[in-house]
Amino acid sequence: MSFNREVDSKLKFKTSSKLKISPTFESMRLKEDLLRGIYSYGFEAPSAVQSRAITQIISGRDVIAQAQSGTGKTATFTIGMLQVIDLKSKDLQSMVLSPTRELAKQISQVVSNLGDYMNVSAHACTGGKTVQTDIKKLTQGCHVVSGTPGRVLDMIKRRLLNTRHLKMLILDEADELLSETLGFKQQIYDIFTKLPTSVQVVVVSATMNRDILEVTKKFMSDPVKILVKRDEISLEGIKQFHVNVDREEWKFDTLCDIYDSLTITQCVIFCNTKKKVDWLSAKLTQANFSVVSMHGDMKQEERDKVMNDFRSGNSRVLISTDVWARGIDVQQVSLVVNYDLPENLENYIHRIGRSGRFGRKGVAINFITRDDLSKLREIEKFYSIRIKPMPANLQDIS
Ligand SMILES: Nc1ncnc2c1ncn2[C@@H]1O[C@H](COP(=O)(O)OP(=O)(O)OP(=O)(O)O)[C@@H](O)[C@H]1O
Repeated sequence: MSFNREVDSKLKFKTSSKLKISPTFESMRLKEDLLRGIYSYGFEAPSAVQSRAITQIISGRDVIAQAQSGTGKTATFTIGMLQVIDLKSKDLQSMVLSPTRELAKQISQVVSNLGDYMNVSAHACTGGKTVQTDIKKLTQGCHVVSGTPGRVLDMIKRRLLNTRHLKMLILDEADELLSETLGFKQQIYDIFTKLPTSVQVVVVSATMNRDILEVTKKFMSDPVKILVKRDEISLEGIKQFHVNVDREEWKFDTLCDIYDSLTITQCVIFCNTKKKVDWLSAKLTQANFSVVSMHGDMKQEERDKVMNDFRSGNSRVLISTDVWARGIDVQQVSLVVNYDLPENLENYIHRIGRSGRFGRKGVAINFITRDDLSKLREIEKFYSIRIKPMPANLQDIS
């Protein structure tokens, strides 16, 4: 997962051949009340990944589904799981794991929304909240749990989360959950030991690499694979630029210069450390710019407040770390600034994918110091893209 990773030329993993494509939601033969939920949520037709993966999930096979950011992977696994859940039973039947609390909560919300007419009960089981809420909800019974690995494992160990009737496990942002660098991998393995051996496994992400696909062999059997080639991962709709700032000290003035363009809709600015997020938001606030910030060392109530304000459009410029890089869906975000270039190649794609959701236009601006130049070239090479210099007038970008 480093910038020095050897370019993987011998990709052994191919998309499964002869996959059935369902051009409409009707053609997937979904339950009536699920179909109603889909339409009243505003969806008209399935996206590419939805038209390929939903019926595979429903068929009961293990599935690996990769698709570009913002193309509807959440609804893919949600519709698949809602179709197979038995609502007559109160048992926990499906579990989604994801790397951040905010993402787990967002997924639980999507499950409730799409399952609105089905009376489905979903619970977000995440750290940062008292366990009392979990205990209450889990003892009342719920069909779906969307959680972060640490809290879910804790609940299973305390025998408060009963996995006996679990039919489906979904790993969202799977490459992050299974990476060596974060602490999730062991927790995921531990959770697996507590699940029925027959559990169906679905893994999902915009980025997958050979090592991760190799790891999935440990807990998946003969999965259907829907993969995206590396030179097709970057979305055409997201225009990508760089600004040569030469030295770190010059980034701040550059950001102030473009601030007016940031507030046209909504914008996310990424820094690589929590300390830098704090520093930058304090410095911008001092200079009378209106910004909010969020990172993993903040209290959960504060994180929730920032999320609510940003989702409602009350705040327009958010500064964050990679806690915001993956999965978070705020359709109005049209601009992403990498104040610092990300530490790994995958998160470049995830960060810029916070804009340009579901076919919308987006812009990504990368601040490049002299030292960053080689990293920028590596990103370009890895994804076969060109990250051009930013035009003098940002408004000219169309
Ligand atoms: N079929 C559809 N029709 C219209 N909008 C859709 C459809 N499917 C998904 N969307 C919307 O597209 C947006 C992006 O979807 P989603 O968050 O599931 O993307 P994703 O592929 O999981 O992205 P990421 O890689 O960032 O996790 C959401 O706002 C969702 O409601």
